[in-house]
Amino acid sequence: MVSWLSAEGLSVRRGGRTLMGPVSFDLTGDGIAVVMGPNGAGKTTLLRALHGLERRRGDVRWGDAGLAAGRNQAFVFQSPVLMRRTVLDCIAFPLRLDGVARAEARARAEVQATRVGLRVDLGGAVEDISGGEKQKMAMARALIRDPGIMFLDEPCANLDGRSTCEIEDILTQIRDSGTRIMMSTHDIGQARRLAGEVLFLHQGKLEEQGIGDTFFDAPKSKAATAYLRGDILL
Ligand SMILES: Nc1ncnc2c1ncn2[C@@H]1O[C@H](COP(=O)(O)OP(=O)(O)OP(=O)(O)O)[C@@H](O)[C@H]1O
Repeated sequence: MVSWLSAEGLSVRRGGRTLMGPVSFDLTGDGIAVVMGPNGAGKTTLLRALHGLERRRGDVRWGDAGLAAGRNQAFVFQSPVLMRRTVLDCIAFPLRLDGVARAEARARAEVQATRVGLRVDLGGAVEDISGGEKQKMAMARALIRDPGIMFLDEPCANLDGRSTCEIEDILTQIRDSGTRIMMSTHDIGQARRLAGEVLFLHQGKLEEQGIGDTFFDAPKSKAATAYLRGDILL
């Protein structure tokens, strides 16, 4: 199968210390790739390195969904980056950076707001909306340039059950529309519901790569087995 993203010997070092890696993997499925692992395992660092936010060593290769095909990639942070703007202008911002005229950018932002089911006053201040709606807004903003790949770092951290459910629905819709998704989560239930492929990290290393149900039902590594059982891994 053709890989849409692969890494070979990818690592990130800071201050003489290796924060993550070296890791090597190939993502080939058409589902969501979920990065799992305990605190400090390197999930955020891996996503940031792939997106180009960290100085990295090793090779990253983009396949049909990524940069090689001229598609852009978007990143949704754990806490959405807010600007002193209206919700609509926040969503439209990447298009304005691209030089798209304000009226067109706003019209396209409205389409994305509807797509993610934002139920807020789009002309209101972004600071005033709830955590779940902020996360949806961040996803709308990430989607507006029609990315080939979307990275999300713990998109449902600190959200209640209802908002989590809504975000998961949006993620499956995005997946079905053809954008590849790679995301991290601490929530094993969420990983089970969403994952097509799993990368399980522990202490900065890739302990195991698996396919959805097979990984959850029969993990191969000791660390993943213990993690899925609920044991604390240091
Ligand atoms: N800015 C930083 N400076 C130095 N070390 C860092 C920095 N950010 C992360 N680290 C270290 O890098 C390693 C990987 O951290 P990372 O945040 O990627 O893990 P994580 O799996 O995302 O953890 P969590 O689940 O807690 O978010 C950890 O040992 C962490 O302490």
